[in-house]
Amino acid sequence: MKIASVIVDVPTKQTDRPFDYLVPDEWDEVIQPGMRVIVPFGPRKIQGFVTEIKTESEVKQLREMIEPMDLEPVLNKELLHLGEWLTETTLCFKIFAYQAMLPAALKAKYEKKVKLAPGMKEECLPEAIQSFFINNNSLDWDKALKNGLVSILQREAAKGFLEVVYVVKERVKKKQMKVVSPLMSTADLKIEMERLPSNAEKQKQVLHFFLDHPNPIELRQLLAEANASTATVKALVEKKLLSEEEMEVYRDPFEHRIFEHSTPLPLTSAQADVIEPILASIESEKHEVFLLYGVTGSGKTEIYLQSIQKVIEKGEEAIVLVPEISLTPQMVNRFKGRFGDLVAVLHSGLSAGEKYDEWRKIQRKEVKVVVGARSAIFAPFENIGIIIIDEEHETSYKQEDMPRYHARDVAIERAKTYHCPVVLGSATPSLESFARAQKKVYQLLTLSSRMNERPLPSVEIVDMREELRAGNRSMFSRKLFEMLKDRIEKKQQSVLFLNKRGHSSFVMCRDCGYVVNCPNCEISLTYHRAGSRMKCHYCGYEDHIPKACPECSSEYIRYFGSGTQKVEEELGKILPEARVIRMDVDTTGRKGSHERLLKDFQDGKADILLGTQMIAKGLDFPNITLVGVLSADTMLHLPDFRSSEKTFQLLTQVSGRAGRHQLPGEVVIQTYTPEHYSIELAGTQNYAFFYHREMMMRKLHHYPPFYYLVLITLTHENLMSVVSETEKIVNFVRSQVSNQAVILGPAASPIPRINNRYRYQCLIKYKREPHLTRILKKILDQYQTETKNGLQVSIDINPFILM
Ligand SMILES: Nc1ncnc2c1ncn2[C@@H]1O[C@H](COP(=O)(O)OP(=O)(O)OP(=O)(O)O)[C@@H](O)[C@H]1O
Ligand SMILES: [Zn+2]
Ligand SMILES: [Zn+2]
Repeated sequence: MKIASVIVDVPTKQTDRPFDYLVPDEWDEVIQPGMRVIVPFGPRKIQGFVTEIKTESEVKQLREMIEPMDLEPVLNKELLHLGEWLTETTLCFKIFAYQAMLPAALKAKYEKKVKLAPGMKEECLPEAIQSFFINNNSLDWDKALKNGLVSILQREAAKGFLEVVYVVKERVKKKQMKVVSPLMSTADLKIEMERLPSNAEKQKQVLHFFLDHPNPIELRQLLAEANASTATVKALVEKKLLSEEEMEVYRDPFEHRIFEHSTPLPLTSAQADVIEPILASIESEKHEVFLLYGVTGSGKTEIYLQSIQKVIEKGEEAIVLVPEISLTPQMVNRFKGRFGDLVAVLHSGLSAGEKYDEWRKIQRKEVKVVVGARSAIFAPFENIGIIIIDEEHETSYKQEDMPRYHARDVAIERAKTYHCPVVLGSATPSLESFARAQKKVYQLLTLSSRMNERPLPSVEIVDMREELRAGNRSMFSRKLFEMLKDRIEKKQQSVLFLNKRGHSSFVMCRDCGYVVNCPNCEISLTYHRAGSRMKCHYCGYEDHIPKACPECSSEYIRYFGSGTQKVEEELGKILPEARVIRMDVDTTGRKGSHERLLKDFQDGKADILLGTQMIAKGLDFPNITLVGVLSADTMLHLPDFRSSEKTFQLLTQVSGRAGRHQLPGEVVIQTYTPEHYSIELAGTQNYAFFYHREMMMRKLHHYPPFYYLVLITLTHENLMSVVSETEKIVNFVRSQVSNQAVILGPAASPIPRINNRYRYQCLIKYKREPHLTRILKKILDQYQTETKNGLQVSIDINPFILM
């Protein structure tokens, strides 16, 4: 008998290893590594991944697995291996690593049900519960709980009348359609048609249809076109003239869209220079990492497209990652327009079913290119020829829950396996990547000017303190107001950007400054217009907005809303003639609305596009000649050592939306801290200066890329325990690492309490600590097995959020 090693879906320290199971004879031919199976585990039936098939096991008494969940492996050999690497490098449970690689639809859910035991009849049961089991029906556990039936069911189960079963339920079914096809040649079909009795008018009509259209056709369509009924088709199927089959159809999220076909553009000489080494790497199958540093509008996307072209010609596959927020229809169009049906798209706007379908196309090798957000890095290709990460500086490439991986690291790991290049593209590379390029770990490729030498937009920085002194209390500086007016007169378009990150919408008393906080978490409640309520984004706590201030009883309670609404109102007052499209979470919540709003703007249905982060990237509209940033500094003051870098990147990206085509562009940045270097340098769009300046700061304060970071966070309901345990960990780490490492803590996390759990942290900064992984594992071993006392420990290697 074969034996399968299985990683079971029980995420704990003790179960984070393969368990061996016998493969029953009936599944002997079927079970392969990379398949999901159902196995018995203690009294339960659970899901697991087969990682290996073998013939011997050290364990004597093995249990049999129950059944496979897949007909073919969902993880190939390389991905199984990658899962081990993920586990090692991010210190996550193996089961999380494998689950992260699959679309959500494959993360099965279990349902507990109560059924009649075999051979039992409902009459044996007490009358109160009989009705639930008529016709061998089963009763959902949840329903039993709700109806207070558990104890009565338990009694019957003890007598052996009832049993509990676990049903694994896939959330998404493959979408099926019925397809009808002729079972013989046209000539034979014609003979058969003439043999039909003369009163079989309808049947003849259907066969006649197939004489003209001999290809398989969807049943629905056949019924419409041949004006037939299902009964008629059924009769022909019974006569074995036609066949009717269920076929898998893909839900195509872009079904009703026509992609304008594009052909490769002749490259400029600057583009030709940067693509050459990439093509050479593809050609020679030599793994290399390129950092494509190209200013906004320099034609990076065309480099991606033509590199992919080469990969496809070689019969290989390409993965393109873009940040979720810039996975706009415009971006997708550029890939679909060039490679048509060879492109699969994966992003969070798709339903679980649609994502699953896109994933299936990749798994079946029906597409050659996948364009997607972070998790698309796990696309189940087996012949990868290039991996491209656009806007590589984006922090959304780092996943914040287990497995806490960075897509860039995964990309490089996979590319090593496939001996292919990785291209990291950005107009504002992350400090880490640019430093690596300086050290020649990555190969730097530079596009230093815009297409056809079009100038970068000119940027003006406006000091809002001056405005206030001059008596202007509005959120628009005089300069920005004049320019907006000017563009409306010239019939050109403007983009107004409001940085939302940093100040969310909170509720404050105007008299005493009291801000309403969550009672469970040390964080302000967020204002929600719907129902006039306040919500906590961490624990879900909800409440009505108070009529009077709980602190001073004043009635002047004010909502500091998302801001965009307020800007829109104010625009209406000062520029009533302006047509405004507002894009924020409120206006883009419905499916397709994002796309529609952009389309309207593109079609010139508005003068001003007003929005948050979601309009900062990827837009390439010819008529935009003005970009206004309403408040540049909201992000500068976050407790995050990357806040200057993020501010610089964001301002540069938004500015890049202006003047990309014939018309020259202008940018106005409003700020209260014009002297801050990241704002000043964003004004001159000088990445090189910014890089040097910021590197000095990082060196001074021992931050990346000079040092690596590890963040250990402990949480507990009791403040004293969390402090003392963090202290222990700090001491332990200190005793184990070299004196080059800097250990900070114990310190309260920037958000010191979430959901009534206190949070303390220890931050390790280090350059070279060969034993650090072992040390961290030891900490996890100790705390993840000792969960009894309620203490939780999480470790984030190379953290991006220090909260
Ligand atoms: N070789 C070329 N010949 C003519 N036009 C080109 C060429 N390459 C790119 N373009 C055009 O130049 C414009 C800017 O290019 P693209 O959007 O690719 O720049 P980008 O560097 O990706 O910009 P961003 O980082 O700001 O998104 C696009 O409209 C694109 O179609
Ligand atoms: Zn008050
Ligand atoms: Zn809360």
